[in-house]
Amino acid sequence: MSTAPQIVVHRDKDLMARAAAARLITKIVDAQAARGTASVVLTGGRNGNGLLAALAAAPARDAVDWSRLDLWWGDERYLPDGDPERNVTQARDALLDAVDLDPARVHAMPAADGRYDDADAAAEAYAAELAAAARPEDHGPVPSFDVLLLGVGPDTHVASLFPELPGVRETDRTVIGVHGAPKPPPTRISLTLPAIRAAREVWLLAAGEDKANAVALALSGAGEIQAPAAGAYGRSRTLWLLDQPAASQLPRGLYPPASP
Ligand SMILES: O=C(O)[C@H](O)[C@@H](O)[C@H](O)[C@H](O)COP(=O)(O)O
Repeated sequence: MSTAPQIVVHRDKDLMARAAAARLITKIVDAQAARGTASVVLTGGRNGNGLLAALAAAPARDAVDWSRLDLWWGDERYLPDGDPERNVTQARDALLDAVDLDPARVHAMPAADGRYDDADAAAEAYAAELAAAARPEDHGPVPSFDVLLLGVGPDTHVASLFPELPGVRETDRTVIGVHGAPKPPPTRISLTLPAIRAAREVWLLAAGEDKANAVALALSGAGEIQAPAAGAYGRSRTLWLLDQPAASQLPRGLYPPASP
């Protein structure tokens, strides 16, 4: 069931990244206090990496027990290991190399290094890794991630699920190979909407004027096939973290909220 999205608008993208980093630290610390561990799904793109860089610089960053954090990815560019365009490479540069993670808990998506025949086979392997990490109480083949982060594209794509392409219509598989993606590189691996919706909380990040139409469309009742971001919601919370330019086309009443 979909939860009504909450919208938080920050003055600019730097403040948005710092506030999201502070929010994520609190969330991880709370999850670790409640359950011993926490799990976060990372996204590619400038806003996701901006959040990680802000986290690296945050004074409270060492409140997190990094060794008890599971990291997963919402999507990956299917390129060789170490390629600077890979989301995991960018995440390592922004944050991961600077904190004391348990390598066994860093679940990068497979690289195009010949281990699998193609992105589809690599996606299947990642689906199996997710399924192995799911527990009976998770009610499905994906763990109940504490927070799943998503950047939003100007065409409303999230992860590597693009409007009208087959990936956004997937209802069975949790991870898919993506071919012919309009955002380069064309070959990718992505969680599907059902896998995204297994998360307790989904946080969507968008900054800049070029995202304003996409944000307004996804939050105004568009269908998920036309606007994949509209289909990205968490089981207990869906949070849109925006800067003012990205929020500038939101219909009145959505933001600021209508007064009682
Ligand atoms: O691998 C990727 O490119 C993504 O994960 C993609 O879905 C990204 O998050 C959006 O395109 C937003 O990117 P920006 O934050 O750079 O606009």
